[in-house]
Amino acid sequence: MYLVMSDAYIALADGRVVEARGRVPGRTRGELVFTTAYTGYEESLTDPSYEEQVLTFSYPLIGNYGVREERLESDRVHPRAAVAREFTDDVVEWLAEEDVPAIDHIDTRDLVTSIREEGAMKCGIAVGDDVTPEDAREELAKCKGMSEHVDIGKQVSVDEPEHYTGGGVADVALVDCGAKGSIVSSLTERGADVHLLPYDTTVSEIESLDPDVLFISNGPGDPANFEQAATLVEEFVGEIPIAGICLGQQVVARALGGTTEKMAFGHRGVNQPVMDLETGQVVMTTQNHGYTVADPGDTLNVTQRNVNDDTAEGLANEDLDVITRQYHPEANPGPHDTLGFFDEVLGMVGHGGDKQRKAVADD
Ligand SMILES: NC(=O)CC[C@H](N)C(=O)O
Repeated sequence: MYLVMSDAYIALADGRVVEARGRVPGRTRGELVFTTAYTGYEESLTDPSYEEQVLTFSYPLIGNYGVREERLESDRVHPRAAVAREFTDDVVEWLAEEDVPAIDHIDTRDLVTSIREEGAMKCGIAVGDDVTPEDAREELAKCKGMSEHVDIGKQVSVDEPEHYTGGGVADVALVDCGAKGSIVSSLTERGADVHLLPYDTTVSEIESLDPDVLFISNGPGDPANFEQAATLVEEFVGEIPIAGICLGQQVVARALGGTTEKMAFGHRGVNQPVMDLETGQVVMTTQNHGYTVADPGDTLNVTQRNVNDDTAEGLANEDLDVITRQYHPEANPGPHDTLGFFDEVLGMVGHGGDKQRKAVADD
């Protein structure tokens, strides 16, 4: 396949326009963020939580072990563009097929330093023969802030319910706010059946499903734009065990009297240390978020905290059977320290815990 090498510019909200090498042509815009993950580029690029963002890899060589379909977390690439010091041709071919602009031969240390100092910022990108800095500036001028993407749930969610069979251990209603595929497989591998439901699923639809767990997935943008998922949590708390991952934790907290706020540049990477406050144990986690729970409210307790900056990484109310994580316990790419979360979630199910233990014992 012919690989395009063309002009490229990225215009940053701080006023700079930086030249790069064009690898996949196109014009686009988004919130410029970075991940420090040195592995897992296929998983990151297909994580729906990156919708409407431009993803910079701080690790300098991206693509050195190819692109394999079984490692993808959804059916398309979600960032609007990708930025690296150097992309291999494998990744460029994949991004070209996906029509996602890509640029490299740019000083990503400098970009990351700017984002760390000034916060995640809007950017505009123009890639192609004869593009000008002005083209990138025009894209930047059209860029919306993350919280202005009020319909972002619709962009990433399933339109109709989908059913994934596990083994009858429990029925999980997973509200798809942009779920990574490995959240579904982490549940089915443990014997649970998963109903993957649209982000705007109604109270009566949940009532007719009568699930054993209501699970709010990860997803992109501002959790304030997922009001219907919060309504489900308000309605069913205390009646159905509730779980949440990442955006799911934020939605659950907001529904139960807590607040969320935007972080300066967020956490994105695969080595974020998290301490469990009860056991004192520290685990390494996969993360991708730009918002955080500022105040958990009176109903939830903070059970885990980020060792670097103390932000809330786990929330719970044992009496009401609510448990959430800010990081991605399903990992992918890893590390796999946190997969036990899914056992804890299924352990909340009425008799599900016993059934599950039996299913494991029978294996
Ligand atoms: N991975 C996620 O679910 C991200 C949650 C939310 N969009 C944030 O940026 O904080």
